[in-house]
Amino acid sequence: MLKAIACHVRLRPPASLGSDGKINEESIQIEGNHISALNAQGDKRYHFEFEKCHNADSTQEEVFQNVLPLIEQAYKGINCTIFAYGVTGSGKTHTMQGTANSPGVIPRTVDALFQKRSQLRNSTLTLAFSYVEILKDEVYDLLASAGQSRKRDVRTGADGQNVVADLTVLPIKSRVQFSEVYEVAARSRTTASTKLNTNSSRSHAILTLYLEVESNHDPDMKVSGKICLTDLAGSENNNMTGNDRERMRESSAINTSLTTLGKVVDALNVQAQRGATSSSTFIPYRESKLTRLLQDALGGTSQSLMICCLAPGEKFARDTINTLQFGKKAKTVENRLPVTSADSRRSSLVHPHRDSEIHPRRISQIPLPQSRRLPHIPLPQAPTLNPPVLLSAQTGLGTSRPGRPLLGRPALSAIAPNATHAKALRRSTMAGNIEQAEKENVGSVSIEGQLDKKKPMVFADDQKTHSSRTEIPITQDLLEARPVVPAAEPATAVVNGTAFSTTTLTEEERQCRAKVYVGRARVAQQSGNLQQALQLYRKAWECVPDNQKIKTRITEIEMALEGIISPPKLSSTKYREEVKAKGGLKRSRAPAGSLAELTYDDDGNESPAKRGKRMAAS
Ligand SMILES: Nc1ncnc2c1ncn2[C@@H]1O[C@H](COP(=O)(O)OP(=O)(O)OP(=O)(O)O)[C@@H](O)[C@H]1O
Repeated sequence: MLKAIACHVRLRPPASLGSDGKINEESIQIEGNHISALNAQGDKRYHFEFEKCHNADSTQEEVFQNVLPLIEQAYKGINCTIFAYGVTGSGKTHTMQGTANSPGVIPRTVDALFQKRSQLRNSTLTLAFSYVEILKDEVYDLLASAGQSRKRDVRTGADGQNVVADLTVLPIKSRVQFSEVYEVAARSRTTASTKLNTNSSRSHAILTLYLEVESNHDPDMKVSGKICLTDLAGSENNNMTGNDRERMRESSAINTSLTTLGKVVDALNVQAQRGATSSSTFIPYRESKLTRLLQDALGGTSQSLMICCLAPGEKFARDTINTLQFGKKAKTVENRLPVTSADSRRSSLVHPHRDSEIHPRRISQIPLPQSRRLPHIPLPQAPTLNPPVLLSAQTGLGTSRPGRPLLGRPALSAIAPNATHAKALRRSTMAGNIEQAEKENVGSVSIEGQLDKKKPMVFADDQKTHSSRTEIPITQDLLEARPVVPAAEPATAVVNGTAFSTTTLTEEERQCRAKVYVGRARVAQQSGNLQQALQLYRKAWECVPDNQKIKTRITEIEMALEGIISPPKLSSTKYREEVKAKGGLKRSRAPAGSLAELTYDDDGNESPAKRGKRMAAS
């Protein structure tokens, strides 16, 4: 039975701490199941239809009531996956986990399972759960006992199933016992404070509930199901989060795994469009642990629901549209659900007046796939958390082979956030760039050496002409202007044999110097000389040590040189030319990740590079 991934949307209310920035009430409009969002420039509105759209007033209970029908599929032996997707701070953890006063989907699901259990007369429902986080593409067992290593391998069995090896699966005896264990485990999930979210999840978290219903009259009559509740880490723009080096590493891993998620969805769309003969379509599940563990949810045999979480601030406009477009794409992926006996015939255990009854099947008649069997776990007598009951079992968290190719679905363009990131990583000759930098040996010493050579000046706005150069010509005004060191560290600097007092520079002069350095750094970066770009950005930062964007760019380049991330991108020359032609760029409109505010004057009448030249000359 084919079943498309369902998609719900939830808009978060404005944050009380003002971290959303400016909010335009008109930006995101929800009417019934229709949602529209304005782009960042405010000149285009995008429209979408989803199964359910929750506005900012929605309660946790309303969200859950719309999720419940899917969860109930697990009683038929169908695996269910629910995942929250969205930019950082958009309310994913709130939706999935919630708080003590406002519980989210996870605790409500467990409540619903216990309620169901109390209604059963002819059968017994047994529950267990596992909980893992994926941090920087490594899987950690959040239920592992203290002192035990938490890192786990993901293995693919001969049957194509991906399993987390040595995963701890704990039986759930009571609601209270679950809460005790779950809350401690959830607190151990990696979080950190960023500018956008004081409690930002740095990892993807997957909580899996295993169900087994056994007939009270015939132990061979059983049904097993699995519910995967996933809280994805949010995609991030490091310029907005103010991330430090470690946060940026996490952020890079988060963005990469989300990109892979987007690529998997793209590939499934391509496969669907090609039709039944497209079994050769490559689906890049193996590119990240996240997609390996979610394989069953995406093009597999699971019934899946994605909750797209949206943040209301204007600065998230682009993320909002990306998230909605990703939801639209995911919606076109169809999973192949197994046909259950409950679909095709009524079990002999069905009580005609008791709809809440579950209908187990005779195992010999309807063999369950190995991955769905609940590991045989002795239930503990009392809740034990410290040390937790460690019941290691190889348990399939997620996958089976995707169903056969899907028919008749249109392919959609690549629109996932950072969709080009991984492509860029492959394409970029990172090793080549570093090699080139090494070959040219452009360090601070050689740059200072170049200063002596008094080469002609090339400004940021000359990039188009000079972007292919790998050599950095040094400007006359750079030679003549006074050197700069950070304002925080007043000292006497010696450059080219001349001593200068840093206190002699005004704030405006520092700004201008920084802009010139940034312009030079961009040329170096564009020509692929990251080492030289790094030196020049560092010089710029010395002039304006409070500038977060330059600091971010320095860290990005350092990480790129170490091969941790792909080289950061600059806004295209064409784009900047267009902006210039329109009379400048407003700071708030600077493209994410760009240093546009440093290369364009706010009023657009004079470029900073020219202003720098003029200031330096005066
Ligand atoms: N529907 C809501 N109602 C009230 N507060 C909310 C709602 N959604 C989110 N919040 C609050 O907004 C803040 C950010 O939410 P949350 O931590 O869930 O975001 P997130 O998407 O999980 O972020 P990250 O990806 O950084 O982990 C939290 O303080 C949370 O309590």
